[in-house]
Amino acid sequence: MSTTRLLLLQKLSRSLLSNRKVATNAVGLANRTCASAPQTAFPTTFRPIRAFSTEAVSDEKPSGYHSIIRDSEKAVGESDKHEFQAETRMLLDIVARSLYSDKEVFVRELVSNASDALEKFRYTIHTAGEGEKDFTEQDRALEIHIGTNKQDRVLSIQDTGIGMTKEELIANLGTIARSGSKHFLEQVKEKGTTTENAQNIIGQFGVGFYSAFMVADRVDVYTKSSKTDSIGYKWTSDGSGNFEIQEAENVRVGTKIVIHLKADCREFSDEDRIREVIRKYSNFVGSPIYLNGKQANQIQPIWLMEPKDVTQDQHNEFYRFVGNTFDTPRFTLHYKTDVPLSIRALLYFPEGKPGLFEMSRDSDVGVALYTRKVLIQSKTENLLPKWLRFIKGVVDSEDIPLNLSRELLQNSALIRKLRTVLTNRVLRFLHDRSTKDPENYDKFYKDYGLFLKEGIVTSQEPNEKEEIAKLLRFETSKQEDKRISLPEYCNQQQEGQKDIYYLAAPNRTLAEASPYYESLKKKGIEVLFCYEAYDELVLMQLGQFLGKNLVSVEKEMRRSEKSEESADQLIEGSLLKTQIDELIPWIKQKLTGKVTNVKTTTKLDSHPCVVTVEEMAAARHFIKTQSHNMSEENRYALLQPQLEINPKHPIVKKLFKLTQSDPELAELLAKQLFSNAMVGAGLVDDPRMLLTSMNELLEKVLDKH
Ligand SMILES: Nc1ncnc2c1ncn2[C@@H]1O[C@H](COP(=O)(O)OP(=O)(O)OP(=O)(O)O)[C@@H](O)[C@H]1O
Repeated sequence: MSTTRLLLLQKLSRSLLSNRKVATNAVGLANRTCASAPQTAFPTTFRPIRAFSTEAVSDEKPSGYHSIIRDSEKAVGESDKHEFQAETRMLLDIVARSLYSDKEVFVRELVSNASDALEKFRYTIHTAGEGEKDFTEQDRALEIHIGTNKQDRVLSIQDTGIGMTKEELIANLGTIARSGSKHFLEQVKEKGTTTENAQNIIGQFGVGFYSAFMVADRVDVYTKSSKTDSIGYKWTSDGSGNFEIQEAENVRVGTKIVIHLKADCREFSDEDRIREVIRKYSNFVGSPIYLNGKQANQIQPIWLMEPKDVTQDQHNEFYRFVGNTFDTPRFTLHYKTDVPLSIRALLYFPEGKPGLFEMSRDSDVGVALYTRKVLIQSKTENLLPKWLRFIKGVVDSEDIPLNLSRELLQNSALIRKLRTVLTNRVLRFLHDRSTKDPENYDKFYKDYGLFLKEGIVTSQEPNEKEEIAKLLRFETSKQEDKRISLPEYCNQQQEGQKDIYYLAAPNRTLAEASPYYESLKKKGIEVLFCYEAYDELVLMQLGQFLGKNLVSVEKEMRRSEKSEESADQLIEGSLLKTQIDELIPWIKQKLTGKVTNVKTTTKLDSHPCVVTVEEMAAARHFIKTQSHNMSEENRYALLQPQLEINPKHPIVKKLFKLTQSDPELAELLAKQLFSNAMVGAGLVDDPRMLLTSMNELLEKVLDKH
């Protein structure tokens, strides 16, 4: 077979193997609620007076109701007009024209800022010395409140965090180049203090706040710094070129952002819509979020907890949430590392068998990416390779910035690095399961082995291919009830055996009866039996394992025998060399257009002949999937079968005699032997095609009686 044709077949099989399209439903990830919720106690000082929301103005408040949002803030005195920095104006212009593909993410940005402000306050309180506690309401509850007002098309987001002074307002909400959070972190570094609180400060980029202008006609910010004796301010802008600052009364310590929504963005003044967005992006924000007085975020970020502190029930609940599923996890990989990247990962392997849509390569990878508890993307492409799409869970990495565009994220070198680290960890984990919990690993392999095989075929990394290959399991000619791994096979190889042999067959009975396996069986060489679809293609793709060639028994059969020339004369009961020299050209002539070569073999015992082709696995796959509309002539031209005959077999000897005495019957017999060998090789799509010629042969034979 020419190299080009061989490559063509291999390529064909590979693309078929990797492009199986079964269904294309995407798995929804993070839109489900969970039953149990950690309730945060709130202080009596914050008893609700009147809800901001039109949905919650009724006097009867549900139990657990808690809101601090009032619309009592009032701007007073002169207003200062300021111009946005030139870059800010440019950015506002871009943001207003929707840099983000989904407008709803502005909620995430503002909630993230609010959470950030709470973390800053927490940190400052924790790190300040006793005498330095220069803050008002130090012991206030740290919370985020969101109010929706459909009637007035207003959305408010208020936090009880660090707040801003007038100077901070101008610097933070007037410029972009300077990120307040970055500045704060720099101060933390200067102080030389690193605590968990400092690490928790979310936000490394400087455009989050401005995303509000994607949906707003006007944004008002009421803020009061938590420093003692601070006064309240109102900041207001329509996002064009200017903003105004005024003193304000009745402003609570912290920040309240009031968004006057554009007419076509009224959906964001709807409570249900906002709840949906919070659950999607901010459910794991560290502080409680109240939406119109009801707590809206429910689940603790359990991936940040110590693995030993998370109960199985918590895992089950969280898995169902992130996986949007109803089963329980089969394996759980919960780990953290800081080298080479900061990673907190909680990955689940489903108990249930893969659904049809998961089989499809079009389905999404089920792992969400967070940075410091803030969701960046729920189904993050490229975070894990496609073949690991059945894994559900969360990866939180402080090294990933809360970024502007998802497109940017997808092509990021950081994500690629993260993927390599995660993939290696998953492989190590599975390897560990296979040795420590072989029974459950075998079950996993039965259900998800196909994904591993896809990994071998699609991975571009030779090392990774080999690591995945270590996870494969096979029955062998010597192991009937147990599947073994490739390393185990290598360990128990006969001395001097250089290759790893495999044989594809639908079941054990057919594998053991295979003519291709006869000679290896005689020599006592162990052969891997591949019963499952794609096994042989995967091994063919793999090519080598631990420096040993993976060789199909058919290929071994085709390899030239050293003593071939003299074999026929040495073996008792065989046709003589002169007879063979007559028979072979005769067969070749009768099978013109079907075989490229005819030769003798000493590797057969009980079978009269076999057909060999260069790459049997690819050829078989081709016949099964691609050859239906091909003419017989083209099919043989592509396969280029070689017929190998056993010169000591009674049928072959009889065939030789018939060539002399009854050439017509001999021709029918030769053709039938070839057809049978093609069936035996799995190269005949539908064996019914042989019936006519078989009946013709029978008729001819029976005529003689
Ligand atoms: N709710 C708030 N409370 C206190 N300060 C705030 C609040 N929202 C914004 N700020 C200040 O305004 C700055 C600019 O906010 P912006 O969202 O534009 O950038 P960032 O939060 O620093 O970065 P990013 O949100 O892109 O990660 C913040 O760094 C912070 O100092």
